[in-house]
Amino acid sequence: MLKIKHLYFSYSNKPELLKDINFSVNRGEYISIIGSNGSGKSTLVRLILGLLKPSSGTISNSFQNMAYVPQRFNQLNTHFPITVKEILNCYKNVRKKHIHKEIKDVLTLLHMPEEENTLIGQLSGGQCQKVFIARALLGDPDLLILDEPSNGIDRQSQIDIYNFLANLNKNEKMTVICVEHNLQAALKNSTSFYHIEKGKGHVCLPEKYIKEYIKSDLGENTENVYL
Ligand SMILES: Nc1ncnc2c1ncn2[C@@H]1O[C@H](COP(=O)(O)OP(=O)(O)OP(=O)(O)O)[C@@H](O)[C@H]1O
Repeated sequence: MLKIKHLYFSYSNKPELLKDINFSVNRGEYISIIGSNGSGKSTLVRLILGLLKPSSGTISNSFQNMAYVPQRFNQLNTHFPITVKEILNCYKNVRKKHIHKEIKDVLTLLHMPEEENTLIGQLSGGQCQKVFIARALLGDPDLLILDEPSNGIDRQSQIDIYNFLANLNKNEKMTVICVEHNLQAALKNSTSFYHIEKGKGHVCLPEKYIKEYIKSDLGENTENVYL
């Protein structure tokens, strides 16, 4: 279980970004963290990962093995001449004893075993994203955290990735936390939403979120909100 209590956070010399965040994630849940741009979703993830320290409050975490899939373009230089297998091998060498799966096996899970010798620059955006998900799975995590996995990728890859995540969650019982702007996918996959706005957060049921927040903006016409 992950439990966040009375968490406050601000970047240095900036106003408080997160104010009294209280939030739990139980094993087997799929939580989508939603909210407008700049509301602090990725910052909350960095706090959960231990990359940032709260100004005050606590984060207790009994998951044994967290893995993180960052926003797609954050760390990818597609001009660098490196193959899929080399990327996964680098990660394997760095993480060593935390690696519990074979490269071939994770690529097969993502339906791309034949791409292991392909240069990263020759992959589509969706395939790149799958490589980073495969990388995260090398450690056989019990908590998988993703930051906007469908950002900037084609629709078919989005469908593949969300089906894959739903399967990991429902059938492999992997706990998932996903920073999300894709409300249709979030609605389909999530057990609950954590909505952050103006520094405050609250847990809500996906259908209730759509009703409360989307309908208040758009009236009854919510059809075009998804994807
Ligand atoms: N390292 C940093 N130093 C100072 N300010 C930062 C830093 N990283 C993010 N911020 C600021 O904190 C705020 C929240 O950023 P964050 O990336 O957490 O938001 P977000 O909700 O994930 O946004 P988006 O949906 O656009 O990805 C933004 O105003 C951002 O500019």
